[in-house]
Amino acid sequence: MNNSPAGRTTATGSSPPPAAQAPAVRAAGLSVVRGSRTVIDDLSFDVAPATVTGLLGPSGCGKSTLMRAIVGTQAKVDGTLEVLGRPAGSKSLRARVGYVTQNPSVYGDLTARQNLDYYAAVLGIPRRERAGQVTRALGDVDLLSHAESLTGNLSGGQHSRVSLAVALLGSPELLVLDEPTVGLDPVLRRDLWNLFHRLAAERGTTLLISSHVMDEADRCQNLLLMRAGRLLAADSPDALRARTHTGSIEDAFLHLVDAAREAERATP
Ligand SMILES: Nc1ncnc2c1ncn2[C@@H]1O[C@H](COP(=O)(O)OP(=O)(O)OP(=O)(O)O)[C@@H](O)[C@H]1O
Repeated sequence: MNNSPAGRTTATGSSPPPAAQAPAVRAAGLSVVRGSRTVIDDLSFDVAPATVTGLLGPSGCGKSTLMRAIVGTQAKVDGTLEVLGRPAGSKSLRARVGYVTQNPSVYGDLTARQNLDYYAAVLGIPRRERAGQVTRALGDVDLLSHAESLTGNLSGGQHSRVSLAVALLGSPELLVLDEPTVGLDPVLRRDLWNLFHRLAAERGTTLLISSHVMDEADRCQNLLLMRAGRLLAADSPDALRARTHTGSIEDAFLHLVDAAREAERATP
């Protein structure tokens, strides 16, 4: 695995998947311009299928922009970006990719179940399957007891779980979740991470989950560490700590930041 910011990297850690398994996401020389600035700069990495990969880095480093590029909602994307073997943003990916933004877009004046029914119809899930899928998604996020509550009356954490349930409809192969655990209490956070791992292990879902909280890193099998639009490393938490001779991902991150600064200073 290559930890050079510009190098080709594989977010598979110490146990790579069998060669036959194509990456769920493959980026090569990926750049994004927003306004007049390059906010994603020459990223290359793979995300292994059926794994939980964390996208970590400080606020403003480009995590949301990268996620938007992966789900096909970001303009001015340059380079190679393949999702489930298709160019990012392809129409055929719509039902195969679930995306939850930082600002959940569910309707406050509908109940949790009505929101899911509505989105199930929008997604084109056949009518006979809808009720079953909606109940399963509500159960996945532990919201069955609030299924008939108006979403606007739910707590912040419950509200964001309705959004997550929407993303689970149709059993997408790739789930892109932008800071899904922000503001949740420790028990809920743990339960959600357990759900993410269950989805990967039992349903073969690939999850890409952003966070700016380094202590969530150890909950991921693989990490993409970003800083200022560039990739610092793509590796498993254990491999990152070992390689940087540090005891925590936060220290590993700081070590990599210092090394990157050193390299920048050395470049004429
Ligand atoms: N609409 C926009 N026009 C120009 N620049 C933008 C726009 N939106 C975001 N940016 C810039 O792009 C960079 C990356 O932003 P992005 O939201 O991807 O970061 P992030 O890592 O997700 O941050 P956070 O953790 O705070 O959500 C930032 O420097 C931000 O100021």
